Amino acid sequence: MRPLGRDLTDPLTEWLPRQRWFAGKDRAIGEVTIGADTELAPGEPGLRHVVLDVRQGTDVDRYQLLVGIRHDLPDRLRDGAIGQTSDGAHLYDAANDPELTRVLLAGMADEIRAGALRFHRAPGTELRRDLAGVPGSAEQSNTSLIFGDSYICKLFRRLSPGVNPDLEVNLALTRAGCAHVAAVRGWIDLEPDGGEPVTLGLLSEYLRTATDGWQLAITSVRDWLAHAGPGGVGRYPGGGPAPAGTPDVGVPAPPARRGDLGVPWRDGVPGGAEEAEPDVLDPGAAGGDFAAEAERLGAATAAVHRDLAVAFGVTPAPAGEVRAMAHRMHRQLAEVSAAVPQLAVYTEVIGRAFDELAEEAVDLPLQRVHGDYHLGQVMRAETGWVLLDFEGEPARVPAERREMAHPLRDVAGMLRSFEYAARFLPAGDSRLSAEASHGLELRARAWADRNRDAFCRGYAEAGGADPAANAVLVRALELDKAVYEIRYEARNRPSWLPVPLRSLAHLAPR
Ligand SMILES: Nc1ncnc2c1ncn2[C@@H]1O[C@H](COP(=O)(O)OP(=O)(O)O)[C@@H](O)[C@H]1O
Ligand SMILES: O=P(O)(O)O[C@H]1O[C@H](CO)[C@@H](O[C@H]2O[C@H](CO)[C@@H](O)[C@H](O)[C@H]2O)[C@H](O)[C@H]1O
Repeated sequence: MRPLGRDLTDPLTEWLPRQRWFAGKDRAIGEVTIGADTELAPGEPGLRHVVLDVRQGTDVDRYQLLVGIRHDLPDRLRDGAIGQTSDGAHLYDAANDPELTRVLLAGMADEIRAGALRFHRAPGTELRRDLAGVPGSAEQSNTSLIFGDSYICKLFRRLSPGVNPDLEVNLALTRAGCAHVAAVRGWIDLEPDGGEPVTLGLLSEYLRTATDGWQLAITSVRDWLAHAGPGGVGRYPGGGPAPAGTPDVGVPAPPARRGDLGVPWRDGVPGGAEEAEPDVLDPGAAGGDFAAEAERLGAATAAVHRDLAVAFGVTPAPAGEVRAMAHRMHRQLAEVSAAVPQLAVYTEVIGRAFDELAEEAVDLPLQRVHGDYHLGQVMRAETGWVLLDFEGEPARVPAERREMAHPLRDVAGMLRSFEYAARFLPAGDSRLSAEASHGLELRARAWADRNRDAFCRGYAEAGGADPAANAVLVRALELDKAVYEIRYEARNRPSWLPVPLRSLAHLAPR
């Protein structure tokens, strides 16, 4: 096998920053070196699995790449072209090449080993080996390959030492017979070099007919907001196209009537100063109500928490640890308000909520949780809600992602997501007058409150800790997540920053 060497690493300095999954776009690449190079398919086309060490300043991050090798590169693969070898062969991203991705599935079916790579089939699973994987279209931090209607294989692009919590938790929940996860069918890892194996890929049952929670929630919000406006089918509630930067949710709004729901219209936007009557602020009255789904999602969340507690155990956190938790919340608040000036006006109120948590000083049971729970991490399948992506918050180091936490942390995460869904459409529209914004804010609040309540009810009735009986904790956790989101949006999606800020104006009024 001929080493790829600089034929691969030289062009990667340019190529990597153009990839959605590359997490170092804010810094220049100093050097790319090959940590391991394993042949998975010889010949034409050839397939290599490559571990890359990417140095940026003093940091070195590991990534994995599937490199395809062909002398003739068909047009359909040109988008993934990386470079050429000295004998004229093309090197390209093989995740786009179905002829090569089938090697991964067959490898797991046959439980092969190749160099330090080990392919595993989940216990008791038979795998088809005749399917080719094609990349999914979802916006994601990794790369997922979909194999027919049967499997989805997530290739973790940035590699962390040890077993990835997504595999660890999904495997434990699959073994426990949990109905709210996509069953694990296989995985790929790197043989431990003294320590733990490094997870490279996770093969799960593909939920062919499921829709993700964010899309469903946004459909409901759009129905609710458009109900009052003159926008008509497929238009933004403000009456025109969505403002730049507003993600296209692709959901046609139903025909709407001017002046409906108590907000008068002026110049094509809702412009009434007066508050709508309470009885017209009932999202349950509009089409596409989400509350029943939110309640079921609450119940599914409680069931998963119960299974996680059984699988990984529960540890009591004494009051001192709760004070340490409040201290960490304060620290993040100070860091983020130094970096994002718009947060400064809320810091006092938010800080007080953290102090109340520290003062309450109760013992809390801690357990494994989802860790980055939001509407984009759940899918509604025919059988009910399914939770995805137990990797934790992407910015945290692996040890933090596996830390025990109070299960209401996930509840708080989902409550934030209802705030996001309710506010992300109106928050982007700079054309709205203050009065119009106020009318939309009232509606957003009504939608968020209805679904927050339904979710909490479903969670508590299914045996989860009652959020209402733990109001100080939930409020502190929710504000802590909002602070995290402000930093996340400022760094990753600045056009979304008004979304968490608008919800803080309501949650932490000055
Ligand atoms: N088992 C599954 N069945 C169907 N689609 C899935 C499944 N798992 C993930 N997806 C789709 O892939 C997307 C990304 O998955 P996720 O695990 O969140 O990846 P990432 O960690 O890269 O963000 C999800 O939002 C969903 O649309
Ligand atoms: O899905 P990831 O694990 O990559 O999580 C990160 O990105 C999320 C956005 O994609 C971000 O979630 C925030 O935006 C969501 C809407 O896009 C919203 O539903 C969430 O409530 C909000 O936190 C998440 O915080 C971040 O870690």
